[in-house]
Amino acid sequence: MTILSAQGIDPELASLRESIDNFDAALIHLLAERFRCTQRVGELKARKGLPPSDPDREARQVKRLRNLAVEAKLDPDFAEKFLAFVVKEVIRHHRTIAESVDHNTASKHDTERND
Ligand SMILES: O=C(O)C(=O)C[C@]1(C(=O)O)C=C[C@@H](O)C=C1
Repeated sequence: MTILSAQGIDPELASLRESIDNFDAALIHLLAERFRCTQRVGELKARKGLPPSDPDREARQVKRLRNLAVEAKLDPDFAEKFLAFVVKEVIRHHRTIAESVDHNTASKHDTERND
């Protein structure tokens, strides 16, 4: 018979869930830092007229992460899918930033024409 905690949860399960909650919190903070960084990349790309996506860079990232996943005993297909999911969202942000830079440039030209 399992001894249950005051909440009626198996203590080993409760302890494992505490660790999961810590990992999930760390993941959220890491992702937030990554998106802060890619926000700056998006602004830089928009300023310099560079395209939002870079398939060559992505191919190198996939190769690197798949190798890291194998070393870490994580499913490399999952690692690749996770990266693709994140990068897709980054590219969406980059496009929004590029559009807003385009609009700002267009409205600046309009103002100059009307001066
Ligand atoms: O490195 C870049 O050029 C980025 O824009 C960042 C990033 C990424 O999130 O890692 C996103 C889009 C590109 O296709 C490649 C990589």
